[in-house]
Amino acid sequence: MEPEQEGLPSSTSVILDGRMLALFKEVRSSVAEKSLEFTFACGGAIPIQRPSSQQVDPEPATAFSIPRTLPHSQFRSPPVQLRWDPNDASTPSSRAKITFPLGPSTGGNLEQLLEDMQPATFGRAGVDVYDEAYRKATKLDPERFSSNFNPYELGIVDTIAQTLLPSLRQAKQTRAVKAELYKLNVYSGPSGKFKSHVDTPRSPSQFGSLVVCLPLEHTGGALQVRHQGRTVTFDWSGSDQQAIRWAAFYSDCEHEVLEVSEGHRVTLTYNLYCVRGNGQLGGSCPTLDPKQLPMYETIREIVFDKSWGENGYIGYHCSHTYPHTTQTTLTFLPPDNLKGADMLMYEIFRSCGLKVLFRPSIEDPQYSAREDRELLEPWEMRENASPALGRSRKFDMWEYEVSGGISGTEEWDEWTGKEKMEQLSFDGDKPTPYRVSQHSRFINGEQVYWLNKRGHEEPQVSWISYGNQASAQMMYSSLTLVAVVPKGGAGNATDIGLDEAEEPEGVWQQTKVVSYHWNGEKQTFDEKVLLEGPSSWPPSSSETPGQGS
Ligand SMILES: O=C(O)CCC(=O)C(=O)O
Ligand SMILES: [Fe+2]
Repeated sequence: MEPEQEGLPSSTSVILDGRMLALFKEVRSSVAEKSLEFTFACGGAIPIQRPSSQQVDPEPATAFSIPRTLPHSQFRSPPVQLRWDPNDASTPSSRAKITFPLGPSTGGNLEQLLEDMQPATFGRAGVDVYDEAYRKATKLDPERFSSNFNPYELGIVDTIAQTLLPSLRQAKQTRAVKAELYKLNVYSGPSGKFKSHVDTPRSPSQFGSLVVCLPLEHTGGALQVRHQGRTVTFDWSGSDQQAIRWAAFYSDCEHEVLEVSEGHRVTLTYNLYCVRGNGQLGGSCPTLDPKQLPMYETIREIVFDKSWGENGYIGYHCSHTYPHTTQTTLTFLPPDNLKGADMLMYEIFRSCGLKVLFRPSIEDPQYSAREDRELLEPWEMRENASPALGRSRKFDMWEYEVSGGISGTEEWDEWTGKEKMEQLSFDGDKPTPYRVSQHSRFINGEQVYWLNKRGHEEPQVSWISYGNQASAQMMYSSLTLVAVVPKGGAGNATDIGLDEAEEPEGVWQQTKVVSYHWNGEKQTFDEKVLLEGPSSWPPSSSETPGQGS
């Protein structure tokens, strides 16, 4: 049987000349130097407003005026009141409330709160477990407590939107942040902690987590957040507890709560989602300007070069991982939820008028096996380091000249890239299956110029194994951005409207002609490959050499 490359158009992509190679090299080193690296966590402190100094709105609302928003530096929080449902219904309600910082009237109820808290589980290998060696903490679900604390009123949500989720310059609608209360947690000394994990995403639009530390004296318990070798530490310990301290971070970043040695560290946690906003975020909403990046001009020069042939692709491996729905539906949400540097790279491509494709990726085993892979230049990598499609695909193979029928199913494991061969039925000796290896690679792997190598190799064990909640519904995956450079360069791009870059979700079907021998006779039939995920994989057949013919 002929390999499926039969009938492939020969590569018509640009052959890079010396000048283009030098430009590529320049961009690639900028990416490698992490000059694109962005903030992945932010935080702040909001002083507690003393009961005597009531916060006076500088310009009270009237029927005809909207109150002016206070500058963030002037925000004050009232003391935080907390009420909860006690385990024992006979507990008087006067015992089931507390104010932070602790005061004489309800301070004594801290013991009651600790008694009513439940053990805090976490997700390990898909199951919720309680294991004090990994997480020693207690929790209350939001149905069981209420509080007057509101992260919107205090400007926290605005600050997060501006820092972690800036909007695109050209977008018609800006991105905004929705904070959803998730838990009340207490980490108590000695040895309260939560070891390294990522937060289990609840939907593709979840991009981050917010932790608010209520003012209560404790020692230890710093929160550490890590991304690509950098660590940010938020330490809220100590006896000066006249402020509410908070931190927000991208939830695919590994983080941990170090041991609390004394006292109690009481937190409210929130899941952060990106939503479409109207741009009225607390007065100012800075937008991304890709022109500030040193690599902007160089990328422009590359993509506007007139020597590009058909089907040129420039690939970028995102610096963050992204949540998506189950293994079978694979619904990603970019560009709305792109984080930091990934959003910037997207914006650079878009501002050059290029269409951008989003693809999940896994390491290509063929590439990983190459001993010299570290030495490959990006233009050499195009043959060798194409990301494999990050999902399982089953297909039948018919290949044997035998009297009986044989069918096999080969499965490409979606996250590990490992193949499984499952023999369904055959007569006679077990045949050697024909492996359609290129199937899982990007556009036959031959025309993508990668700007960087695939990351996310180190923390996989912990980020796959440990979440803050078990989930079979949602997982993170590496994502690649692939910019499509038209023939003759970006000057010929017709797809310049930002919104057109967002490809509709839907079912994509690919038809592929498969040849097989049956009782000595060669037959062909159409094989349909069904993808239920977004139609952004793969691009339409006119852009996909080697498929559908
Ligand atoms: O309390 C903190 O600082 C972080 C807690 C956390 O990581 C979680 O609840 O998932
Ligand atoms: Fe967490």
